[in-house]
Amino acid sequence: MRLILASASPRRRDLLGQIGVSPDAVDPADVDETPLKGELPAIYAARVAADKGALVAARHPGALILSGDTVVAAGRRILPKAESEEEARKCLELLSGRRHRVLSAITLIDAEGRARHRLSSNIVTFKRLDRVEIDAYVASGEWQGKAGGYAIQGRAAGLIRAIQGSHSAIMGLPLYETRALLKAAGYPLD
Ligand SMILES: Cc1cn([C@H]2C[C@H](O)[C@@H](COP(=O)(O)OP(=O)(O)OP(=O)(O)O)O2)c(=O)[nH]c1=O
Repeated sequence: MRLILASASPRRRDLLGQIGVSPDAVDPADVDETPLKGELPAIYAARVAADKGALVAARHPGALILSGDTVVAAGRRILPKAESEEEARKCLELLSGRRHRVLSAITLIDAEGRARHRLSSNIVTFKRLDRVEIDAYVASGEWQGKAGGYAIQGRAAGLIRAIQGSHSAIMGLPLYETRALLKAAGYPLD
C-alpha cells in the first residue's frame, strides 16, 4: 500500500517517522491558503488540509494520501505564518500572557478515493513576554514560516507555560489522529 505525504514540511515527515511510518513519496500541495472572509479557524484548517489532499490525490491514483494544516487562532482570528520580523513581533505581542488555540487538521484519502478527516484542537499558554524576550525571539529567526510566529519545538518552549492537548499536533501533525486514520484505512502498523 503506497503512502504519499502531501506536505513540504520536513517536520511532518519526522513526526510521521516517530510512529514508525515512512511515506513512499513526499509530494507537496501548493494550494491557496488565503482564509475566506469570516471563515472560522477550525473550518479553515479542515478545508486547507482537505484541499491539499485532493490536489495530491489526483496525481497518485490508488495510493493513500496524508495531508495536514496547522493554524494558530486567537479567538476567531487566524494568525498568519510569519514572514517578516514585524509580523513575528505582532504575533508574539498578541500571544503574550494569554491562551490561544492551535488547530491541526489532517485528511487521509484512501485507495478508493474516500477522504477521512480529523481535527485536533489544543490550547497553548504563553508567559507574559517582556520586550527583551520578544527581541531575542525575533532575532532567533525561528518564527520564519511558522503559523502564529513561533515554533514549540525550539526556544519558544522556554516561554510556554502550559499546553493542553497534543504536542505533536502543535508542531504540525497530530500523531494520535494520524495513526487512527491510517489504521482505519488498512495501512499496516504495528
Ligand atoms: C504553532 C506551530 C506551528 N509550526 C509550523 C508547522 C507548519 O510548518 C506551519 C503551519 O503551516 P502548514 O500550512 O500547516 O504547513 P507547511 O506550510 O509547513 O507545509 P505543507 O503545507 O506543505 O504541509 O507552522 C511549528 O512548526 N511549530 C509550532 O509550534
